[in-house]
Order: sequence, then C-alpha cells, then structure tokens
Amino acid sequence: LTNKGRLPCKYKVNLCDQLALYVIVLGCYHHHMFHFVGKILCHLEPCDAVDVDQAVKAAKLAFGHWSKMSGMERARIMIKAAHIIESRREEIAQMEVIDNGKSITEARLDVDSARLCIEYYAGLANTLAGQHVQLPGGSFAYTRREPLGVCAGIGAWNYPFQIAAWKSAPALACGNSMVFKPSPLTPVTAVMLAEIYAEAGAPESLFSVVQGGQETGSLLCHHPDVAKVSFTGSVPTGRKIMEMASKGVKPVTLELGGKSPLLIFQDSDLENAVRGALMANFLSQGQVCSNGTRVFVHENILPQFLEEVVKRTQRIEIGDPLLDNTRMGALVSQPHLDKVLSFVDQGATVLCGGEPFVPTDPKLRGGYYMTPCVLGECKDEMTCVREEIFGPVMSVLSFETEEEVLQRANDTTMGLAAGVFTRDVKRAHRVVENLKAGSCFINNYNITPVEVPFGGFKMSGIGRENGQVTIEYYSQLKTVFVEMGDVDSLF
Ligand SMILES: NC(=O)C1=CN([C@@H]2O[C@H](COP(=O)(O)OP(=O)(O)OC[C@H]3O[C@@H](n4cnc5c(N)ncnc54)[C@H](O)[C@@H]3O)[C@@H](O)[C@H]2O)C=CC1
Repeated sequence: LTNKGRLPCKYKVNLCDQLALYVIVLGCYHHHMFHFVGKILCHLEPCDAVDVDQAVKAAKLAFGHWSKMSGMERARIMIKAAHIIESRREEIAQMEVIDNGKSITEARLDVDSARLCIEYYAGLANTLAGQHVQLPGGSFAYTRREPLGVCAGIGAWNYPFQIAAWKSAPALACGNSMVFKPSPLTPVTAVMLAEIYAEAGAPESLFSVVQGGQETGSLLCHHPDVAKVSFTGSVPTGRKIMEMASKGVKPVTLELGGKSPLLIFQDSDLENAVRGALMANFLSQGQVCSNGTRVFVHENILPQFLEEVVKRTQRIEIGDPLLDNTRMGALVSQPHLDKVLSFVDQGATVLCGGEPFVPTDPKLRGGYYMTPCVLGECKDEMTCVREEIFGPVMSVLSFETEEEVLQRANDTTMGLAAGVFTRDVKRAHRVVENLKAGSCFINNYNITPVEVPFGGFKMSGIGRENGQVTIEYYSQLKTVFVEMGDVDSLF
C-alpha cells in the first residue's frame, strides 16, 4: 500500500497477499480469510499531484524507449503479455470477481477479451505505415503515423481488467505509454495488468496505475505532459473530462452510457429473441453500458415473449459469484444497489424480481444482491425507460409498426447500441440503417469481438475502441514535404 500501486513492477505478492492488501470493497464475497462481506476491508490512499506527476514523468521516459522500438519489437512484448494473461486466467478472473462482484464465468470471458485485444493490437503494431505522394518536379511528400505520447486511461468499475486492456492495447501498439486510473471501487486488477506488461519485458512504467477518484483523474487530465485522455464511464463525468482536456486541446476518447433499444419483430425466431433480450440486460448484473434496456416487442408476440422471458429471468442463479453455476453475482456497492432498486416502483408493472436478495449462505449476507427484474407495460415517458439504470432491470414496451418503433427507439439523447431481431433480411438492414446508434446488432446482442469497432453516437461518446480504426485515435499523422528542385521564392 505504501507505493500506492503506482509502480507495479516494484513488488511481487501472491494471490492471498493481494487479497489482504488491495481489495477494498467486497460487494459480493468473502474469501476464507475474511468473515464479512459488503465491508470495506482497507483503503487505498489516493494519488496526489506529486504522485501523478511522478507517474506521468516515468511514463514519458518509457515513451522515449518504446516509441523508438519497431512495431515488430513492440508486438513481441505484447504477445508475451497475452501469454501471461492466458496462464494467469483463473487467478485474474477470481480477483475480478472479488473486486467487482460479477460471476466467475463472466470474469473469465472478460479476461479472455482483454487477452484477445492485446493479441489483436500486437498484430497491428507492425502495420502502422504512411503514404507516399508524388509532387511536381520529382518532389514528393510522405506521411508518418506517429504515437501521441503519454496517454491517460480512466476506467469504470463494471469491466475493470477488460477496460484497462481495451485502452492500453491500442495505445501501446501505436508506441504510446499509458498512465491508467481504475475506478476507486475496483482498483485491483489494473495493477495486475501493469505487472503483466512489466513481466513481459515492457520498459518500466510503460503502463502504470495511479489510484484514486475524481481528484486523481482530474490531475491526470490537466497534466501538461498527458497527450490524450481515454475515458469510460458516465455521461456527466465524460462531459467534465472533455472540458478538462479542452484546456490543453487534447483529444479524447469517450465511452459513455446508453439507453439502448432492442427491437423484436413479429417474424423473429422467438427463442433467439428471448436469449438476446436476456444477454442485452443481465450480463454483469445489468451494469453494462451497451445494454438494450428498452425492449420493444411487436404487440402480436408480446404475451409469448413475456412468458418466456419472465420464466428464464426467474431461473437465473443468483449467489456466490465464485461458483461455476452462478449466473448473477452482486452489484458493485450499496448506494448503487439502492439507486437501481429505486427505478423499479415507478409506474411500470413488475413482472418478476426487482427486490433485494439475501443469499442463503450466511457468509454472503452482507453482499449487494438483487433479483433480476422484468418490467411490463412500460411507457416511453417513464423514468425507467428514459434513464440509464445500470442494473438488472429490463423494460418491455409494445409496438405496432416499424416506422413507429424506429421513431421511439431513436427518441433518446444517447446512441451507444441497438439491436433488431427479425427473419426478414431486408427489414433488418433497413432498420439498422435508420437506428441512431454506434453499435448495432442483427439477431444477437452484446457481443464484442475485439476485431470490430465499438462506440457511440450522440451523447454516448466520441471515438471508438477496438478494431483497426482505433489506431487512428492513438496516433497522429505527420506529413513530410521533400523538395527535389530549387526553392521557388516569391521574394
Ligand atoms: N456507461 C458506462 O460504461 C458506465 C456508466 N456508469 C454510470 O455512471 C454512474 C456512476 O458511476 P461512477 O463509477 O461514479 O462513474 P463515473 O463516470 O463518475 O466514473 C468513472 C471514472 O471516472 C473517474 N472520475 C469521476 N469523476 C472524475 C473527474 N471529475 N475527473 C476525472 N475522473 C473522474 C472515476 O474515478 C472513475 O474512474 C453509474 O451508476 C452508472 O450509471 C458507470 C460506469 C460505467
């Protein structure tokens, strides 16, 4: 704790030591060595101005070495990091469960996504190239794709390890270094990622972690040596990040919230539509930015859909997130659980769930559990339909026509994701063309392969993560003019 998790290569601890040292809020579970849950176990000291400055300076030094290495050399280290993640998969996943409260099954998939992202960008690291342009008289110009410098990453608590990887992988592939600040609610696994990069042979402090909340985050955004800020979190904080970055005219990537629509047409394969709706709402206890929480179902299939969705929602196994058969763990904190529960009784019909859940296992009783909820007879103007709940609460609305549902689906200030279920291929493409959202799914929902860009329209964000295009958000273009003749001076 004394080094505040800032220089992760300086210490080595085993899993149990880490549990003792770093876990702050156990929303979900206690390991055999603890006897309470939902209890603050220890506090991490937030990094202050001196610490942040030191971290940025160290990252600047690392940038000097890293940016001069060839893409091939960078790729080799990143691939090594991916291998280490693979070999420590279970350990990282368990730590993520303890840190965040999500089920171990999901945590394993998050670790896989992090690894795949690092592998993917390792593959792109040596493809960065420019253009050669011929000019009159044998002169020419060329472009170079160069890194930005020290990038700041600021993460949310819902996918702590995965967010740290999704931000660092493209940043490092382009030759940048990164100082990352995880959410103070989930401070642990980003530190493990820093250890892993160091172990893989990255220059010291190429990826380092500063701990703390908004003060530390704002110190990072304002630091003159930070070239770019990549943020995942809520819209109000995203707006502040952009404001702070604007002082230094720094580019930002913002992955913000959503209130995404899922459209289920009469001709859908109902079984898949139901599965899609569950995937759109209940991953990570519903704490997912891209969740399709406004489920519009054609009126003719509404009764069958509701019957099936409610039945399966009631069957979701809630409880000890470290057990393989658990599908829903604990929410991230008591205030967040209270906030989510407050959305339940706001006029819609509660078809199932929406109540605090007390596991039978006495050692889990202090955790922040709730039963997943389906709300029926929702209306467009209801609070549960308008605001991001960020919990396991699905709002179901009925519709009649394609035109009507499109208009209603787009009637939001957000535009992160959207989905459509239909067997009609023309309708599917026509509908996605008209949906105002950055990530659209046809006949599926909430899959995030790292090969494709992910990000939002409207107030859901700026820039993209994943996919080839993200290289552009972590690099800049330099144009070089080369004169082969004499200077044609006007003076
Ligand atoms: N769409 C998404 O992916 C997410 C949405 N949320 C939503 O946001 C709500 C609040 O959750 P929070 O974790 O408090 O989200 P937040 O957006 O306030 O925090 C996200 C990150 O930004 C940092 N931060 C906060 N204020 C900052 C500032 N002024 N300058 C620099 N960094 C700052 C936080 O420490 C954290 O690391 C949730 O209840 C949920 O509705 C939260 C997490 C992710």
